[in-house]
Amino acid sequence: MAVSFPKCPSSSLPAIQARNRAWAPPLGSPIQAGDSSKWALFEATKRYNLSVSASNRGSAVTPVEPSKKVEDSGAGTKPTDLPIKVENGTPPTGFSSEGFQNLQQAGPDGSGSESTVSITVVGASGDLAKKKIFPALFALYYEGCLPKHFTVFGYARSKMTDAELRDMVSLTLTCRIDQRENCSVKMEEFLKRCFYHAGQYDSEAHFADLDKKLKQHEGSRISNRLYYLSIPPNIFLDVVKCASLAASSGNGWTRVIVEKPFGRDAESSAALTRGLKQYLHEDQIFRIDHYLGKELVENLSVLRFSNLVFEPLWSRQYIRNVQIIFSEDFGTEGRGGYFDHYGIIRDIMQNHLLQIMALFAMETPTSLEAEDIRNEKVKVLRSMKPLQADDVVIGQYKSHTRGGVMYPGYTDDKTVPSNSLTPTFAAAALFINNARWDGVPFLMKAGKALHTKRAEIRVQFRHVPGNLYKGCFGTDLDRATNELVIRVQPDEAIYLKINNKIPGLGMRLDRSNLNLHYAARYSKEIPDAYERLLLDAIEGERRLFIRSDELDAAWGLFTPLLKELEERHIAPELYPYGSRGPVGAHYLAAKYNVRWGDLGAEQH
Ligand SMILES: NC(=O)C1=CN([C@@H]2O[C@H](COP(=O)(O)OP(=O)(O)OC[C@H]3O[C@@H](n4cnc5c(N)ncnc54)[C@H](OP(=O)(O)O)[C@@H]3O)[C@@H](O)[C@H]2O)C=CC1
Ligand SMILES: O=C1O[C@H](COP(=O)(O)O)[C@@H](O)[C@H](O)[C@H]1O
Repeated sequence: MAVSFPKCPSSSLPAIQARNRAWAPPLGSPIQAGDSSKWALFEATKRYNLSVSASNRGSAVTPVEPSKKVEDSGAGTKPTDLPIKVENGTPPTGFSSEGFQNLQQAGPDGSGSESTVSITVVGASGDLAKKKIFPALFALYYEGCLPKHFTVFGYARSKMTDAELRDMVSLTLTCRIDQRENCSVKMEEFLKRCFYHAGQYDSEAHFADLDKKLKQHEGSRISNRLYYLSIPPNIFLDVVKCASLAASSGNGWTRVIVEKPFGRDAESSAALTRGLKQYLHEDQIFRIDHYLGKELVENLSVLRFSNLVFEPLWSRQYIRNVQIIFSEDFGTEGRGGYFDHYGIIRDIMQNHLLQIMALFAMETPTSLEAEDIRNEKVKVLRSMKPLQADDVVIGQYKSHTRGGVMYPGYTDDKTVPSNSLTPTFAAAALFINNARWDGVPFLMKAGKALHTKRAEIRVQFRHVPGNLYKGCFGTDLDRATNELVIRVQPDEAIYLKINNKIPGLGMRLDRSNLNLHYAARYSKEIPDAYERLLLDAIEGERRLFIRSDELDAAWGLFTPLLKELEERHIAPELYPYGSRGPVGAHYLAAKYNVRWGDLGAEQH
């Protein structure tokens, strides 16, 4: 039987509860939300301090006792709803703090609390905006997840009219919705809410013009503003400064989604954070790591903490090693200029794979609240040993001809220096110095231009002590151990390799999969990670965003290695485009008695 926790809009509740404590109806009196519109329920919960229990989600909501909980925003502990960052006794002139004005404006009857959300995509003419952000916003609109009153603005230097932006959005609709019923009608409706404003990124005057346009749309409603910085990182601070001083909300919240890269190392990341915090409070900054929005990454905690069969096994006692593997079957084509400055370790490992590892290995959080989860992630990151060059193998793809087709090498890209040592592949062994994971190798592998596109987590369990059937396994007992595979993409699945008797009169064993294949089990398509994350940012849910202390801890682990690689000019091992990567990755694994699980016949 399916237990349903609709993502939209009831997932808004914890965040909304935190912001709306003041005007609750008598405790215990149920409010029938009915099923008129998802947004009606959302609006109702905004006015009252409400909870929706698992059993009554979507049908009735009940007021709950105002919580005394405080939120840790990373820079110490403070109550969520207090005006923060008060300088010289006055509130800051820049972005308003979360919910502060909302609380001031909403009356006991909820009057004045009708709000609107303006989403400004800064860098709207760019690749990410076209490929991911606009399609995700449309998908949210199609699914009825955006607020009743919302406006989308594109902002960039390119000259464009509203009509041209709309054409761009409709023509680059790459999302999962494009084959769905009524898509074109919904698209028309959505496009009417999309506008464009051309401006420089460092011009307060241009952001002030944007502010005027936003105000026209917002009218007298509480105006909440979300900025998505889909621009190169060297202009993040210009935009934050100008938007903060000239286009922040005067009476609602203002939040900023910041795209990676968050710096190149510990120092530049800290400088970026300091810069952002001149204009923003930590709880207004939503650092996005889109891997945290992927369905199976979000499911990691569910798998672990709600299944008795897994949680007791989740330690050095039963787990031999953990492998977190990312591969792409294409190179850096078109992004070489960006990539050469960063390399695969910064592009994939320090963020996406490390975030997965932190979620995998953290201790049980006190609750599912964002700060409780992020506290546990920080703790486990701080328990890890910083990497050194000996723990890592790096590679770079070279050109390869297959079937008469020549696939270019990394340095064949005109935007990449011909003598570049930037790794396009890396394998690393990480260790967590705590009681749960002492001595367990966590192996990561990430590469571009490999033979396949895939992201997965492989958990290899220990041998069964005194296994009665060991005679049936031949000499290689490793092949008989259980392995849990969480395939993040493509073709999402969770499967457990077990030993099983082959039916028949004899006693022959094989390894078979207990397989949860998402496409077979669930008919509903999986939302794109950007949909989930955009919705969370609109709702003020920070669980899947990176807090500044997490970021510091992550850079702390990788910065010494990155410096060592650069200072010693360590040359990457070349591997052919479309291959399985450098052989060195196998030696690294062998050093820790590990065999990569994604090889040959073993792979599913
Ligand atoms: N593309 C992707 O797949 C991913 C991107 N990211 C991150 O998202 C952000 C946006 O990425 P993406 O869309 O690819 O970036 P783009 O290079 O496409 O840049 C986005 C927009 O920024 C403006 N811009 C580009 N270069 C400069 C410059 N040197 N100075 C000022 N403005 C500039 C351009 O708009 P205009 O000229 O009109 O002002 C451009 O359309 C980056 O931080 C990137 O690292 C993260 C993950 C994946
Ligand atoms: O952040 C990045 O991710 C993409 C891979 O994302 P996916 O969702 O398609 O798996 C990667 O191609 C890019 O280099 C990197 O910057």
